[in-house]
Amino acid sequence: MTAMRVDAKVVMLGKESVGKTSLVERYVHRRFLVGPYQNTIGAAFVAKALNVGDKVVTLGIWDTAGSERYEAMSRIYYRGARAAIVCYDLTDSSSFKRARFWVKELQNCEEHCKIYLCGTKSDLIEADRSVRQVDFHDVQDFADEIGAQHFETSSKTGKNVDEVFQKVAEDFSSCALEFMQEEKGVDLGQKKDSYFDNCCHN
Ligand SMILES: Nc1nc2c(ncn2[C@@H]2O[C@H](COP(=O)(O)OP(=O)(O)OP(=O)(O)O)[C@@H](O)[C@H]2O)c(=O)[nH]1
Repeated sequence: MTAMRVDAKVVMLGKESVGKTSLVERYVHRRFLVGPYQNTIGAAFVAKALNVGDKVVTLGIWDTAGSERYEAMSRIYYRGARAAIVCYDLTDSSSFKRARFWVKELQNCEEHCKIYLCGTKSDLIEADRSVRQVDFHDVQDFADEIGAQHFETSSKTGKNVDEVFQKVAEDFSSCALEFMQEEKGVDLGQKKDSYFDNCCHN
């Protein structure tokens, strides 16, 4: 078996049951698991390669457990992450409060980690608008304030799921290019790959 080399570490954070595992399942395995909810214990890892222009970027995705019981453990998993997908459930206002907690943590401890806010379960809102508890514009204002990207997704229908991970990979990729352009006298033709490899690594 060949080991997959990971370019960028991505961590999933958010209150329990917001749908972190479902988001990863939908993205990586193109499925939505129905049946009794099983909480994540500790964390789970999966690697996924995707195309950005003519490059292949491999994301190493850590899906953490949302239960506060595992909070200390989640801190281990976000260490060195280049992207954090901070999830909240659009039908649960307390989950957005928890998302703000994780944002603060990342701002204090992982300054190079880019933050993506992800409001989950948008299919429930589409079925019944009255169940929405987190206002789109409030989150967008917060996202603008912290310089984050903001998505509303559904792992059930697949809405916006690919877009979140694609944006993470594109941002990682352009960070690598910026890094190359800052270097003086670099022959991009020859050095492109090795610079890409070195940028944004843990
Ligand atoms: N309708 C709907 N339900 C969802 C969606 N995403 C997740 N769920 C449901 O929400 C529950 C929790 O989903 P998980 O993906 O296990 O949540 P989690 O954030 O990984 O939970 P922890 O492992 O406890 O941190 C499950 O019953 C899912 O089926 C979605 O997009 N739409």
